[in-house]
Amino acid sequence: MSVETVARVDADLDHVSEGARPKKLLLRALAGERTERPPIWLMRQAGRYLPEYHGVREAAGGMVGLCNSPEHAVEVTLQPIRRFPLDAAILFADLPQIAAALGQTLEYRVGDGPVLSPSVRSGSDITEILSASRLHEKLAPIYETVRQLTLALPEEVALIGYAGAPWTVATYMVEGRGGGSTEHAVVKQWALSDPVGFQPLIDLLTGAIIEFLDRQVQAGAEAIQLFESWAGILAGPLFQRWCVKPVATIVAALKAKHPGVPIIAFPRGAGLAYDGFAQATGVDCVGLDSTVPLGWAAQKVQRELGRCVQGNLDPQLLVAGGPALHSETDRILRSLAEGPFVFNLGHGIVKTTPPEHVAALARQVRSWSGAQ
Ligand SMILES: Cc1c2[nH]c(c1CCC(=O)O)Cc1[nH]c(c(CCC(=O)O)c1C)Cc1[nH]c(c(CCC(=O)O)c1C)Cc1[nH]c(c(C)c1CCC(=O)O)C2
Repeated sequence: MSVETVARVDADLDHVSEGARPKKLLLRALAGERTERPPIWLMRQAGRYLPEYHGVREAAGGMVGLCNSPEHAVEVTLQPIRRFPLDAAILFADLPQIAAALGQTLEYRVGDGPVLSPSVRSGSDITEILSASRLHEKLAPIYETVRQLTLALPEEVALIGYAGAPWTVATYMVEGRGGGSTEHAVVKQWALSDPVGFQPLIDLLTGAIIEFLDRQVQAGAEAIQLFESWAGILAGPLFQRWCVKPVATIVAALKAKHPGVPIIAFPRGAGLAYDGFAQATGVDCVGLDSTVPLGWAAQKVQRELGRCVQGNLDPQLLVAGGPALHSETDRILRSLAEGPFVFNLGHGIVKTTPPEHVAALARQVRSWSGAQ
């Protein structure tokens, strides 16, 4: 363990010793500790693959209603915790809600995911469509969900708050469309050809995300995940300017206010830039997508930087189940559980996942006791 890691662990233990409870497994791993077994949670662990989710979504009047109703959002956050022995819950909300709080209209269309309108395409759109003046009023139901979850969760389960990182949120705000937009031609053209005009959008989002996450922590979130789901469509100086720099600004601001709250970032598709991203942003843990080679991540991030990694089972293996799931889970554990590690997927659970495969995975990770 590096000197820096030891110092971070000490600082964190100081912070937690106030309430004499033993520290939760997830928080120990994020602090850089190699734990007796890795904690496990899964991106998108709440949602459509669980039959009990659908009724609550309907009762709330759809996805927008669900995210804005603390009572229903708490219920769907707890559903996977009741079924599976997971070490963390993630706040149920959705990534484009911050864009709606800034002034766009958010709808969910079947087959297209979240749709934001009107699209933000120019400097005048930024000033005419967007304003942070009602940010907290619009996001208040999310803070209330966090507050209620702190009371409802079992004692050993950690609560993760989250936000999209500025670049990823901007892609939705500019493209307008959700799941259907794969080329990201419009947002890339703007960022590439008019960086000075695009910068105010990233700056507005960076400030709003800092405030959003600060309020989630004040309401009781114990760790934060920043989703940079579209990191992989930028390279070189563009990756530095639009992903690394804004995330580093957010991490520095949150660390100044809440030094004991660990931050995970998930720069999906960052490839060989993963370790540089971890170093330059100062995050406590990086979420690895399924393509990241395990030995490389263990060497570069766990050993050389002394940081925690999270990941990275292919979500399709969780659909497949059986021996394929078992042996790949074992390979990930053998490769990464020698250092600080949080077991997770390499991207979100897909809706065709059989819940019994999630149960089998959680059992396997929980029974891990080192290389056999
Ligand atoms: C990019 C992104 C979004 N949302 C999110 C991301 C980052 C992670 C990633 O890269 O997948 C993050 C997210 N979205 C949701 C959560 C809730 C908590 C959890 O993980 O359990 C979280 C953490 C709920 C959701 N977000 C969404 C659903 C499905 C809504 C429904 O019930 O119809 C849920 C449960 C919809 C959504 N929301 C988004 C898309 C692209 C879609 C459509 C694709 C899809 O349907 O899976 C935006």
